[in-house]
Amino acid sequence: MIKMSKKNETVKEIFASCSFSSLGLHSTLCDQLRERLGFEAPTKVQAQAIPVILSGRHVLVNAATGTGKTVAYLAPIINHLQSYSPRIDRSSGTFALVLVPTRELCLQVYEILHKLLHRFHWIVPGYVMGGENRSKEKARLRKGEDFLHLFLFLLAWFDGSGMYGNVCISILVATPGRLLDHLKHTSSFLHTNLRWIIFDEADRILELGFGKEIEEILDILGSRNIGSIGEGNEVSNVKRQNLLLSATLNEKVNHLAKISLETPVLIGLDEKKLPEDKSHVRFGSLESDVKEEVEHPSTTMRSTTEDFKLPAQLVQRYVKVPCGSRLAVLLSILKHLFDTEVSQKLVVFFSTCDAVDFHYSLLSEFQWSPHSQPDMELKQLFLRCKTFRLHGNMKQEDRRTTFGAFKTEKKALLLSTDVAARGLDFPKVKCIIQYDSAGEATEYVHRVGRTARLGERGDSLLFLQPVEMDYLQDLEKHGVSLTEYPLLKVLDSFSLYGQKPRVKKFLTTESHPWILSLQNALESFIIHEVRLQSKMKKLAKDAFCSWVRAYTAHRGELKRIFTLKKLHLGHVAKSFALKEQPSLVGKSFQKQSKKRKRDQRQKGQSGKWKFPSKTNAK
Ligand SMILES: Nc1ncnc2c1ncn2[C@@H]1O[C@H](COP(=O)(O)OP(=O)(O)OP(=O)(O)O)[C@@H](O)[C@H]1O
Repeated sequence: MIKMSKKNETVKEIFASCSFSSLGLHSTLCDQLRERLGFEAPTKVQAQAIPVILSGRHVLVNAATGTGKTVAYLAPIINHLQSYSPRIDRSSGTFALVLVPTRELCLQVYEILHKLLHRFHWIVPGYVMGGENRSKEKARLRKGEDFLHLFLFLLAWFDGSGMYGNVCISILVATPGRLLDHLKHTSSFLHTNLRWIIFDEADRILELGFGKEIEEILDILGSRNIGSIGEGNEVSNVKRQNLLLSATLNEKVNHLAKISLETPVLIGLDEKKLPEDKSHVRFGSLESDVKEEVEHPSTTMRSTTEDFKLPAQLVQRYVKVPCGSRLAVLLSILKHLFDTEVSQKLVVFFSTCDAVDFHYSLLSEFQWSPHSQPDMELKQLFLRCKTFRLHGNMKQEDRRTTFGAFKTEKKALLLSTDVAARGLDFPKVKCIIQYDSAGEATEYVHRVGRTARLGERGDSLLFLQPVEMDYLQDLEKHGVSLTEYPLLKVLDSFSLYGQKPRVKKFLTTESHPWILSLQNALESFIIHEVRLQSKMKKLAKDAFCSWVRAYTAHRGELKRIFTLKKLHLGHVAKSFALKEQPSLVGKSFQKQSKKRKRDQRQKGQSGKWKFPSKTNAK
């Protein structure tokens, strides 16, 4: 009964008490929302945003993770496009551009779009993103997207209503780099009728160092409010409507808002977030650090110490773990969670690709049976669950497979870098573990936002070392408060060699018999695993080196909290199951340094607005 009323309360908090059709959406689109996506009623953010976007105003949306922002912008755009009379022509080119920070988010938005357009076959969805074949994309931009649409267009060809060869993508989802590439080099990419530009996860696009690309894109498309418009651009007469969305907004979004939005409506941003002196606002350029004064009060929010919007039903905890026991504690907590919950689905975030690879291989191979005596050979896989990994150094095909597979699994573990932190909607994720801290509070918010979506319950757990405890205060400043995870209670619940260890009161984590035995088993696994022929040792060493570099890359105030000098590198090595600290001047470390510099050069990165120089942190 209590459970029921709690659920009702959450439903009330998330959903609006109106229908999609009452917001002004066409009945066929409402049917699509219900039949294809299972959406009966709009969420609150959808109820607020849809009528405003339908009215043609520019909009800045700031709403918690998992509250339905995607459909909040897709539905009104589709509504407009389906209503055009005569129907939009296949040679009219692209009408809407959705810019997203990652490839997975690109695919996700495209999939939703695809479902919503099922009955509007003359509106063609499409995507372009890094990692895909450029020439195939060029063809898609010219001809349009998938087989269903192809089939319908061929039908149209046969009924004499149009030219298949001229079909273009009407709504295009893209990552910024690849979009800019096509804008510059794909002559058949027609955008003279472009009406909408949407920045989904706007702050992340800028954090990733795409500021310059975004300014260039706006210039080429002639969609910039202030400043010059680039030479030789096709500037259309179509009235533009731009939308910016994220659960977290920052200074850089201020600037993007100013150059791309005209007297926008703010959704989810209260007056408190506007500066007191509303007449003159300072902000920085997307690409340079130059400050300029511009009068444009309604698009600015105070950034650094605002409260973030987190799902109310999310239970946030931290666990304080000494460095040398981190790995054993992580494995113990994972075991506990998978043993106690049949349909457990969780995501663990790491700071680097190498760390993901190491932990993935370890969890896939590590055998240990705490029930049999150490000298007996009755070993079994320590963690019995499907494990996936996701990071930016993986092949695009593997990223796509993982993304699809983890979505459909009921019981599974995903090890990931921040590539999965933004916007991804994996159904039924129950818990998020931040094994390596995200650093920036915004990223903390987006990582935990992969659970507790749309009113569902969810847990999050942040690993902190004793020397990092001040980070909790940093999160507090943004209204994020965490309670402590009962680690010792969980460790006490394991039985070792057939019996529960007799645990003395006030025992520390690192001297707990369970942790000592597990740590021993992990270290011997790394050294003695003959079958894997030193693969594990290499993975551990590489992960150690990347981790150290990532740790030193924290910026600003966070540098004070995450200071390498405060750590014992021997203990850090233990957290990769290494008995000894690998050399930081060895080949692998130098190779990584070179790779990082090369990556930065390729991206033209330098200066303050760039992506943090975390090695391998994609
Ligand atoms: N009106 C609705 N009715 C039922 N489910 C919905 C509705 N709107 C969205 N959802 C579902 O809610 C989940 C979250 O939606 P979405 O991914 O758009 O959230 P978001 O606010 O963009 O999150 P994030 O900030 O993490 O990107 C998705 O699974 C989506 O299918």
